[in-house]
Amino acid sequence: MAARVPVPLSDVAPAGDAGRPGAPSAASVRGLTRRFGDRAVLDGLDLTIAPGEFVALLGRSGSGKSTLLRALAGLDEEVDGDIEVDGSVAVAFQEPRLVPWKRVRDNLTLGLDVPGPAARADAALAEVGLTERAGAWPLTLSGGEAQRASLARALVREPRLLLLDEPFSALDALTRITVHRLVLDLWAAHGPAVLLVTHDVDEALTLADRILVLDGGRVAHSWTVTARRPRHRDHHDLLALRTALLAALGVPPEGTR
Ligand SMILES: Nc1ncnc2c1ncn2[C@@H]1O[C@H](COP(=O)(O)OP(=O)(O)OP(=O)(O)O)[C@@H](O)[C@H]1O
Repeated sequence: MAARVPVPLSDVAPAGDAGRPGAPSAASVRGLTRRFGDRAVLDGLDLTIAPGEFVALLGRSGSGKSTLLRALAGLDEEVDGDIEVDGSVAVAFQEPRLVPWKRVRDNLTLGLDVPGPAARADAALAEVGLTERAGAWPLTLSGGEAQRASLARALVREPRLLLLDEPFSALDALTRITVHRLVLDLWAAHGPAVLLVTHDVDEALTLADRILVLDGGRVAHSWTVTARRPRHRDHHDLLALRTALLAALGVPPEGTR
């Protein structure tokens, strides 16, 4: 079981991968271990995410990315180690997971315990460009619309930490670009820390302040991305990082196969 120690996050020493000692953090993970049978998928993992930081998490298939997200979201009680999250957490998954028998607006207000939930939901739907679809049934939405509804459902909760588990991977290339821009706009407007799980190296380079690679049950690599946004994938600052990132993921350099 994770020991959730009731101390302010600012008292937790960062792992050195984000923030200064004593600086506040949106999430702090220390010695996180998750075993399935004899296998430790997460093995003493340390991670600090600064408030408002946009972090992309990559790693080979089966390296434990979703396992880490589930632990941070409080969806997995079978973990050892310390997890501290400063404030509310919201998750958007690869599949939008809208409740099919509730209209889009009612999906947003489901379990939303705030004054004027319907108005909050409508404001969030307007932000993602779905005002016209507020009364629609989820199954009538396109893939991009459903994913935007899922983002609105996460944001209406004003999370301090937004966990995104491959939310763009099922979208076509054009829709994906549009939703990338939307996510950056929403992030700028609301300021949550974001942890984005993705397999897409260019997505990570375009969006994130910091890129992590999970390997051997821990954060094996961490790069800070300083290029200004909006970024183009061919930005010269990103090319060397792209090569290093691909190498860390075990992808051989071009022309070597
Ligand atoms: N409930 C479970 N029972 C047993 N093994 C599990 C369970 N959940 C995850 N695993 C195993 O843990 C490992 C990590 O899974 P996880 O889904 O976190 O990987 P991932 O990095 O997100 O992979 P992918 O990129 O393919 O989505 C995998 O080998 C998976 O089979």
